[in-house]
Amino acid sequence: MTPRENVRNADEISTVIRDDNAMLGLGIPERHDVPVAESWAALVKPGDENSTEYGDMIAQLRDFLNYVTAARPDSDTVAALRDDLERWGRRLAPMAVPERDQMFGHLRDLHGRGQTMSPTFVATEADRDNVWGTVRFGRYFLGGNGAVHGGAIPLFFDEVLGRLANSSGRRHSRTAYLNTDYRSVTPVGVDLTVHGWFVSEEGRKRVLRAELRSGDVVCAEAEGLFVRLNPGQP
Ligand SMILES: CCCCCCCCCC(=O)SCCNC(=O)CCNC(=O)[C@H](O)C(C)(C)COP(=O)(O)OP(=O)(O)OC[C@H]1O[C@@H](n2cnc3c(N)ncnc32)[C@H](O)[C@@H]1OP(=O)(O)O
Repeated sequence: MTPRENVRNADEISTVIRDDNAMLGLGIPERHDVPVAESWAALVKPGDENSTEYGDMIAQLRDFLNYVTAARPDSDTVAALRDDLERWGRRLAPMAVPERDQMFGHLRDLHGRGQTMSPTFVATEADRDNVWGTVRFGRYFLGGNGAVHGGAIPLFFDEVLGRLANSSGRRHSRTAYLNTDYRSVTPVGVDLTVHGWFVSEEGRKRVLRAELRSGDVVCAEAEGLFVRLNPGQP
């Protein structure tokens, strides 16, 4: 059987994907329909007309990374995938644009802002100094024994707190420190709740904290200092 003959029709694939989601701990898809409070939404720039299409592609890429992580593919499949990836690389390479024009990570009207570095944070409620939401770390973020990789957690906290620190008309700041406490194992493939909030804002210094919970269990906590940039600072 050739690798291509392994490919099933789209309906069958999506049924398998749905059935496998729980087992694989797949990330939740990008969502476009969750209302967020004014201060969080204030970060949203006018929607790029390709946002939804691009967001859907990124959601597929997230799922793909989870499947790659979970699979133990035969050698024909590995070779076919390598060839496909090489073809896609060659197709995309001439489309490179300067940073300011790239779409990856710049689509602020999408939960997860159209990137795959960290799992999709779905903001469900926010005010000037707080944001609440959910996240699920897919299999791609596995460290070991069902636990999320210890490096993926601060990355996620930076994502949430960095955005909150710069919300509600505040001038841009950068992370000066971000301390993470791992209180208990963060499980892969489980819906987790997130709360991020301002502790203080004095001069250029903004101290924020965040908490990641699985049910009532605190998995991890973070405190970050975000320093407002002076004019001309990169
Ligand atoms: C929609 C988009 C969503 C995006 C989400 C993702 C957000 C991601 C955000 C990031 O990750 S930014 C990338 C990671 N961070 C960096 O690359 C920052 C690198 N460091 C710097 O650029 C500078 O060190 C920094 C701008 C943070 C501060 O340098 P400055 O020269 O402007 O400030 P200065 O050193 O004078 O410090 C200002 C105050 O902060 C304090 N401070 C600075 N760094 C500190 C530190 N590490 N610990 C404690 N205090 C610190 C410092 O003591 C001082 O306090 P006082 O005013 O009370 O004297």
